[in-house]
Amino acid sequence: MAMAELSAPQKTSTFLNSSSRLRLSSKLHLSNHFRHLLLPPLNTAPNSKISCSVSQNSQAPVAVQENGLVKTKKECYGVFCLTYDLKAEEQTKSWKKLINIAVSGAAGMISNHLLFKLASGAVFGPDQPIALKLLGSERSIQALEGVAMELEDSLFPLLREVDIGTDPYEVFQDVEWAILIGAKPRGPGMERADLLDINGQIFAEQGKALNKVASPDVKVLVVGNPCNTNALICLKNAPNIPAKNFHALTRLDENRAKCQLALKAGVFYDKVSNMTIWGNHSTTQVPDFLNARINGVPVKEVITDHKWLEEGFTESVQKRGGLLIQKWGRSSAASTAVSIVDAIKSLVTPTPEGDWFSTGVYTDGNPYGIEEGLVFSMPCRSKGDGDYELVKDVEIDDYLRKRIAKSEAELLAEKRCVAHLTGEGIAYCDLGPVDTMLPGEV
Ligand SMILES: NC(=O)C1=CN([C@@H]2O[C@H](COP(=O)(O)OP(=O)(O)OC[C@H]3O[C@@H](n4cnc5c(N)ncnc54)[C@H](OP(=O)(O)O)[C@@H]3O)[C@@H](O)[C@H]2O)C=CC1
Ligand SMILES: O=C([O-])CC(=O)C(=O)O
Repeated sequence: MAMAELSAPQKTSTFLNSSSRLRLSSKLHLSNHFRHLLLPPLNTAPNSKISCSVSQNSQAPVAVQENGLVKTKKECYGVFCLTYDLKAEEQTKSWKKLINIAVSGAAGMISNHLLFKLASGAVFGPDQPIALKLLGSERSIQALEGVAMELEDSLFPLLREVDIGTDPYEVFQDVEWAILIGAKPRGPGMERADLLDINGQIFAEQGKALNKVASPDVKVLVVGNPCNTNALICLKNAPNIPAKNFHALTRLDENRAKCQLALKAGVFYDKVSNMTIWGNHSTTQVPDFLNARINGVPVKEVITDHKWLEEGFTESVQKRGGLLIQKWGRSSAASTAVSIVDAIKSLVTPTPEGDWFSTGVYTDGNPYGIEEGLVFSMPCRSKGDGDYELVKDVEIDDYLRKRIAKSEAELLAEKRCVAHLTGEGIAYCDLGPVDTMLPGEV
């Protein structure tokens, strides 16, 4: 390995915010087998110069030694090692303050689509620089390096930092957004109670870590299944973070429902609005055709085949994930990533007048009589500040009420199964004979 000093390419200087010296670094949480790779500290670069440590193998993590101590927060390789001190302020001063975004399961299928959308500006906007904090495990650390290399090679101007680690207490430090995707997939023959327990433990641990080190107003989107109950476990383990800040991803279900309605009505899917998914991200979820609209007209007036709405449509949305697994041999990854983008954009941009979106949120104070203390998908609106409010005047008829009650009962049963993880006593798991928990399971 050698130290090199290079002239900064002109192109680079145009996108770097230089109001203060900026260090782009991919900080790799060192697992023990990397700890022998030590380098002298990085040079301080003069203006318009880049000082970088160049590794023979650009994939190899690099540790920096300071006063004889390994500083694990300063490891870097490749482009994220570069230290810039550039005078291009006038070109970048309209950029917003950098935000830190954590993604767990970052070497998995969904992340592989999502990270590149985040880094491109498609989620938080073209003037929002971001730092990505990628959480993996010992089994995925090599793959995470591969992810970081691909992020490097994509030359995203807005991507200012990539941080890789296996310890949520390090990776979640100061994050303003946490997208929790990593979870054990349910294998053949695995009891639902076992999955709730295994994944619940992951989310209990991550909730504690967020509580301790994340920004106090961090927004958390739980994707890993069973996402509603995982989100509940996470928030119960993070008492310092407002419960309102936790979401379970049901936007994929909303998007699937819009697609099915558009198909049936023979319209493009942007004509479908006011689509609520009520309840659990499972086959008990309730896609609400009563309040949805097509071209501003109630769906039931446009699609007069009400039997199809109650049976064919509802079932197709509930079971879409499972069908996709049959075709693909794996669960939805690209469309899930797109729906994560949609879910976050719905919180950071004002909701169009009269419309709403669905997200799984904490039920305390809800106007629909849904039991408190659950994470339940409901219609929400946002002013675009990252926060949301429940839409309060959505009509619920007998058909919807019965089905919403079924999804509520399922979530209450899941909640009893994880009482040991939410601080609510001894778990009692009776999930009933019908397997409804994950739409995608095979
Ligand atoms: N809410 C929704 O709409 C949807 C949710 N999902 C859910 O998202 C999650 C991730 O899906 P996807 O990215 O396709 O899955 P992958 O299998 O590609 O990735 C999952 C990641 O989870 C991590 N993981 C954490 N704990 C374990 C464990 N005990 N055993 C195995 N892996 C573990 C692994 O990363 P590492 O080793 O780094 O920890 C792995 O990379 C799943 O729970 C899936 O059911 C999927 C589609 C839609
Ligand atoms: O169970 C899964 O992994 C897939 C899933 O949630 C979905 O497609 O909705």
